[in-house]
Amino acid sequence: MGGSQDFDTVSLNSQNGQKEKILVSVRLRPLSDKEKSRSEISDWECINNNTVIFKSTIPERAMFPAAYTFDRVFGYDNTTEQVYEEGAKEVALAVISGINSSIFAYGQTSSGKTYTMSGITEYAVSDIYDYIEKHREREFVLKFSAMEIYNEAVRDLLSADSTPLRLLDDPERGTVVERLTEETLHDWNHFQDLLAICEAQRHIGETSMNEMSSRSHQILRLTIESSAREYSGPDSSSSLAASVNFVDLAGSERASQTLSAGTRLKEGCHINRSLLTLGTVIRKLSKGRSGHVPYRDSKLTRILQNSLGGNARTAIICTMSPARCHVEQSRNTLLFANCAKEVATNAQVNVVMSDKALVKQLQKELARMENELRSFGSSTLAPHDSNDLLREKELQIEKMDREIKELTRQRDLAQSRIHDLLQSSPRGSDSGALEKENHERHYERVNSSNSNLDFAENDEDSFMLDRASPRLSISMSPKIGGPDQLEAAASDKAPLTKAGPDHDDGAEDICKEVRCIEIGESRPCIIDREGQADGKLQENEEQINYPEDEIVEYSSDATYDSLQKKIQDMQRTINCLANSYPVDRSSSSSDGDTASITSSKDTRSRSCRTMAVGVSAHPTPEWSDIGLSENPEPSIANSSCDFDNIQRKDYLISMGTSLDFGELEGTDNEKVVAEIESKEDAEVARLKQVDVQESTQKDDVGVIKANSPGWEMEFRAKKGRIIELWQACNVPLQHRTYFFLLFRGEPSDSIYMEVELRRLSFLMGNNESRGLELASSLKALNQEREMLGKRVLKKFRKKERESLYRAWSIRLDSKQRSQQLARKLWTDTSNMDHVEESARLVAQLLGLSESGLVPREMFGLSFSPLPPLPKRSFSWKSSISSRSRARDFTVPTAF
Ligand SMILES: Nc1ncnc2c1ncn2[C@@H]1O[C@H](COP(=O)(O)OP(=O)(O)OP(=O)(O)O)[C@@H](O)[C@H]1O
Repeated sequence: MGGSQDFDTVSLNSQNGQKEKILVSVRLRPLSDKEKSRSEISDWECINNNTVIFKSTIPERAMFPAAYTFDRVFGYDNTTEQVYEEGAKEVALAVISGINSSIFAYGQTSSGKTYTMSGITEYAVSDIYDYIEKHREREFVLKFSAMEIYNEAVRDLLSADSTPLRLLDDPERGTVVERLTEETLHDWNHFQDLLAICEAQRHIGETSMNEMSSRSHQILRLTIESSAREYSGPDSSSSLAASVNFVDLAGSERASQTLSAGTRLKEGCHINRSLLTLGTVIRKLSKGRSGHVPYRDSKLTRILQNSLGGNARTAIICTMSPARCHVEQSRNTLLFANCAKEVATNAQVNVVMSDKALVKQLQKELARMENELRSFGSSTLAPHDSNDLLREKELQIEKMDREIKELTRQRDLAQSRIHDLLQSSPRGSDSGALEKENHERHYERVNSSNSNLDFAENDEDSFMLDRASPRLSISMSPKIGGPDQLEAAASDKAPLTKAGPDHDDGAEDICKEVRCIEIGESRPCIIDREGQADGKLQENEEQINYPEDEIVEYSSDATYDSLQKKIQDMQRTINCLANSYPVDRSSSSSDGDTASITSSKDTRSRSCRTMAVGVSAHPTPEWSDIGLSENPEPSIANSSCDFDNIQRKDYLISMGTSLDFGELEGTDNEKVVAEIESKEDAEVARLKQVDVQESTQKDDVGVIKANSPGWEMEFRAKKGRIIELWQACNVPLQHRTYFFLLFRGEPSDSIYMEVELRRLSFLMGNNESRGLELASSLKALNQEREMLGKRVLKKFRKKERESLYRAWSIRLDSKQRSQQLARKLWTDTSNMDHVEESARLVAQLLGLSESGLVPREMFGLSFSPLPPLPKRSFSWKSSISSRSRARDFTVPTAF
């Protein structure tokens, strides 16, 4: 056993990591006795060690290839030992060197697969044992396992358990058969005992499956682990580990027959799956490794994946029968062998390293890579970086040199311009020098247009040279500061204005700019220089001193139409008063001469205008109307001189306000006022006449009435009557309060009480029906409002409604009770104390106090507690606001 060949040399010299093809051999067995008895003819003949020919002369076979060449061809007279030696030994014994290997027997049934593979397995194991015997310096561990694949079920042939074994995918070892028995071989005899077990197991299967032995695949696996001093040195603790598979495939004819006949479908399919997948894998691998190789399509190809084009050496022995009756199967076997011989494998030595060896090897690898890195860095990076860095620095130096030259040139230019400017400034109006500078500036701008610093230079030029620019004036003023420089700036304006239209604008701008600066700082200098602008400056200053809102209000009110209308109203009132009150003016005036009358007319124009505007346009007279007169500061003395007119005017205003004439049409207002005025004037004239007739010895009406014993009673009577008429005419309590508090029975009160009485009587007569109508409407409105309030209250929840109602009723109660009390007292003329108390109560409700009331003498000016008259027109606004606030306190008619 073992032959004469020195397989030590073969195994140790086996290729490692090199591509090699599957070793393919064909064995042609002799005709069996049974075939000879049927007079079978052999159509195949091995003409040499590598070629087998089909020698049949049958015409229909003429198209078949005549010769097939393989690695080795074994004929009738070749023994199994020869087949092993030449067709399997080298591959099988590679396992000793740590290389996986597989020996396949492929062929149709009864072609001699088992016959051949049994011999090869025994020869290989025998040789392995011989090798181990010869190499005692190495340690070997042999493990043996056996499995059978039938109907895609893997069965352990060394186990009595026939349960199919599962296939597991191991990242390092590939596909692993789970729970596969792996017997460690002790010696040759032990191996023989295990083979006997496998034979028995397979026979059990054959017996039970009724001549189906050829339909199963048998794999005997011998795994050898050995030390590997030859590869890693004497200090290494590494070992080699590899397996050799002896594969006896099922009959290949079954696949094609089952496929073609369609019988025994399930079994055939399973058989076909492994065989067909094997054929597909071999065919694909024979064409190269392009595309997907379906290793996983069958259990056989999964288990033998490494042996089929992977990390293994492979030998395939294709067995064939020479009988003519098997010619088709033989031909298919040869076709398969032709494909298999093209399949390349990539066998490697499988070194199993210990942890210590692994660390040592990794350290060596790391040191090697570090050395490579250092050598690469020192040889490539340093010169490249230094050259680039040097070039970059040189470029920077060149750029900086250019910038230094440019900056030096600009510095010299700026210094020259500053020098020229300082020399030309005292000359003031030296237009020639300035024009020269402008030309220079233009020339320099053109010359420096290509400079990288154009913007900075131009900007600097603007600052240093552009005297026509307003910016220069503003910028230079605070810098120059002194009067000399200001004069120079002002004097420079003359030549600049001659430079052209553009410069005209610049001159205008410089005037504005300088003016704005000088208004707050050195105004006398500019006023002296710009005499024509002096007046404008003063006007501007006046406008600046006025508040902006005042100006807006003035301009908005002083439209042409409104002013025209006011002038017409004023003129109409002047005419009216001039014709209607000659007696009144003469009686109230202290001197009574024409000059006084004329003066009164002049002064009255303002009052009449105010009255007309106040009655017709504004329910409450605005102080702005008064303030719009020519003199914005009306004095108390002036008002006193025109007291009668003012008194009458404002009284009418108050009545107009109180009677809500503003609610009537404008034309109606004017008519009513005109009627009131005419009736009033007539009544005053009549009273004067009566007084003159009845009291020839009396100096004036007031004294006579004051001295009269019946005056006090008459005063009380008139006051009661007036109160009744106030109530009837629904005159606001504010008016009543002022009237009541200011008139206390003095003689001069008589005429005004009479006027009040006549006025109220007239109003009663003319507006009684309208007043009643308004009162009725007002009452209805109040009732409606009350109803609406109740409806609103109903919408609230009960609790909220009650809370709100309580707050509302409390507030209403206090106010309404006060109002009702005041109204009752006002109407109770039998008790003047009650009336007086009521007046004070109303004054309290209105927020008035006696100290806030205007003096009695000022009664004619207003019935409202006016603030002091504005001293300046800009205070109109605040005056109006105070007035509006006072007006807001006017008690509504519903009160
Ligand atoms: N080279 C050979 N020389 C002499 N006899 C052989 C040879 N090859 C095979 N035989 C004989 O042929 C018969 C069939 O052989 P074998 O059982 O090995 O075929 P097989 O291919 O394994 O068939 P199956 O696929 O059915 O298992 C056996 O009796 C065997 O002894």
